[in-house]
Amino acid sequence: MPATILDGKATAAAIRGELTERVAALAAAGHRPGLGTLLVGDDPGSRWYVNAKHSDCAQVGIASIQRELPATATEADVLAVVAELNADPACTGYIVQLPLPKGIEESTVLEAMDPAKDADGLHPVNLGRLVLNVPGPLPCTPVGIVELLRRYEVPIAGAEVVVVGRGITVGRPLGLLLTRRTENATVTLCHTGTRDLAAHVRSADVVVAAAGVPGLITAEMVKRGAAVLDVGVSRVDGKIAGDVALDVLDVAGHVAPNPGGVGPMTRAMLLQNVVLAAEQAAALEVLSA
Ligand SMILES: Nc1nc2c(c(=O)[nH]1)N[C@@H](CN(C=O)c1ccc(C(=O)N[C@@H](CCC(=O)O)C(=O)O)cc1)CN2
Repeated sequence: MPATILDGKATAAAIRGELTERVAALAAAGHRPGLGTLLVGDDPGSRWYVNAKHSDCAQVGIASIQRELPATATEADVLAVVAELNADPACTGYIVQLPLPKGIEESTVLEAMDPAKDADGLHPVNLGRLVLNVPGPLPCTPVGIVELLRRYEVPIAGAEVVVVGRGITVGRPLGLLLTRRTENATVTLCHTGTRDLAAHVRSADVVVAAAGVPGLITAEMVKRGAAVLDVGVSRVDGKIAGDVALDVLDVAGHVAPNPGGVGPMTRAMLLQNVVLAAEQAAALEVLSA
């Protein structure tokens, strides 16, 4: 039997429907959440992601604050926009689209953000909260992966999960998220330098491929019935090429394709972080009135 598709597009649409109701409730109480984005440079993929994030906002009723800088911008230019977004009361939360052009230090920019407005959960304070397992905004792709597995009732507790890729937007925080007591998975964090990657992958109930190497995970590496989520993004001849080869569909129990799997969930979780931050701010206002 071919694998069940973990349909991130449909799941994200359902989540946007749920968020629309929460945004309407906030509006009725006089609050309008606003998402800010900062795009630096002219990478077409990044531009697509940012535009998609704003069209999602329009759909659920979140206000959009869109800032752009050219590829020639200096780190000081970027930090000036970050300071502006930190100070803007209409901006509930914001993101700096990654990667940034060469010469601009990502960690310097992320650290300059107000952690209370960090809609990506990538500020060191919020990543620290994830390590400490205390509440805070969670990184969008990892939490999107967990949400997608949950909604398709793919067991997480007790599962052996192999994550391939150690970047800050996916692999590293996903390991932290899945090993919390509430998720209770056992995680092996692999990367392209892992000795005998195939042996690790073959042992997994859930495989998350986020290495950015087209076709890295093939059918003979996958345990029959495993869930395989393709998060790798490369462009081959202008088209998205994921990390997971097509023949995996014949072996896996569930597959999150790329495109159409985790990407739309990343966007839905971003909106969720913004709505949650607005709800928390509104609750604080009531308490202090
Ligand atoms: N500040 C951030 N930068 C980046 C993040 C992030 O979470 N925060 N993650 C990725 C890119 N990303 C979010 O920004 C992202 C990736 C994919 C998608 C998506 O919807 N993809 C579609 C297809 C898109 C296409 O056709 O090109 C899909 O998978 O179906 C949204 C957001 C790196 N940067």
